[in-house]
Amino acid sequence: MKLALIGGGNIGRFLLQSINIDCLIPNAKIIGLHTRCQEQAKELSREFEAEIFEDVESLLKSDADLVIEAATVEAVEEYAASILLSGKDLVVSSVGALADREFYKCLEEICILNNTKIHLPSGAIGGLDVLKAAKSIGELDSVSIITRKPPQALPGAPLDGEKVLFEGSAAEAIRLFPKNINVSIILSLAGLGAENTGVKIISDPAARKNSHTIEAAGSFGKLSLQVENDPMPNNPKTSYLAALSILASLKNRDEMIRVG
Ligand SMILES: NC(=O)C1=CN([C@@H]2O[C@H](COP(=O)(O)OP(=O)(O)OC[C@H]3O[C@@H](n4cnc5c(N)ncnc54)[C@H](O)[C@@H]3O)[C@@H](O)[C@H]2O)C=CC1
Ligand SMILES: O=C([O-])CC(=O)C(=O)O
Repeated sequence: MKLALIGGGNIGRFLLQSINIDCLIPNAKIIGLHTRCQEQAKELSREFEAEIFEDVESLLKSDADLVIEAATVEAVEEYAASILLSGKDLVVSSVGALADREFYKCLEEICILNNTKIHLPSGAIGGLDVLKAAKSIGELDSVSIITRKPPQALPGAPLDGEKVLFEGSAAEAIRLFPKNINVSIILSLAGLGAENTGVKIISDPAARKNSHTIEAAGSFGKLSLQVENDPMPNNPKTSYLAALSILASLKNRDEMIRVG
């Protein structure tokens, strides 16, 4: 499988190492990357033997079968449609882009017409299987997430003392914190939608992990799940599990017997 990458930050570098050097996905290679910073692109290209795509048009012309986005919500908004129209599948890290129902529906239409697929990894959380099963007969009543991170991982957070930075819907949360609360949108997509998923974001100077606490209830019973994530070494905003979940998505794609 030939892969192309958009974004050369924490997740991008981790994927290049895991796929091109450690060979964790059988028969897969990241053949090239596009990233905003040219210096970063050159360094990664040398280190991991991947081509540099100077723009997305050259990435689209390449013979990659699948594109992995590990950049930003805006990058998904800008490039997702043309990637799918070019016949390539897409794995999205910045799932916050899909909070917009119109955009979601537009990408879904393109996938149907072009026989392409979008894969949305579970990111820095879990429990999506429970929500999907519970909602299959429409009996999921409530879903919420409380995210607690150190202030260095959150924009505008005070360094002294715990503070609730946000309380409201996932739709509003991702508008205000597009780099920090993608988890609320994957949760919304598995469950009750972005308007009906509750989010609380807490900045906590005592926190050493990025923790996400999910509560859900419905006719199935109740779900209570806490993930205590170690951050990526070079970016406290991003949990290591988010990067691992992309590898898991790529593996799922090829599995003949699928769990969950
Ligand atoms: N779904 C989830 O649970 C999680 C999602 N994320 C999201 O994943 C994405 C990547 O995370 P990190 O690697 O930690 O971020 P990062 O900030 O370390 O790296 C982002 C990279 O994207 C590049 N970039 C930005 N805009 C671009 C554009 N328009 N075109 C091409 N390249 C562009 C930057 O130059 C940089 O190389 C972020 O949007 C982050 O919010 C992060 C953690 C969890
Ligand atoms: O990595 C995390 O813990 C969550 C995160 O940044 C996001 O959802 O955007």
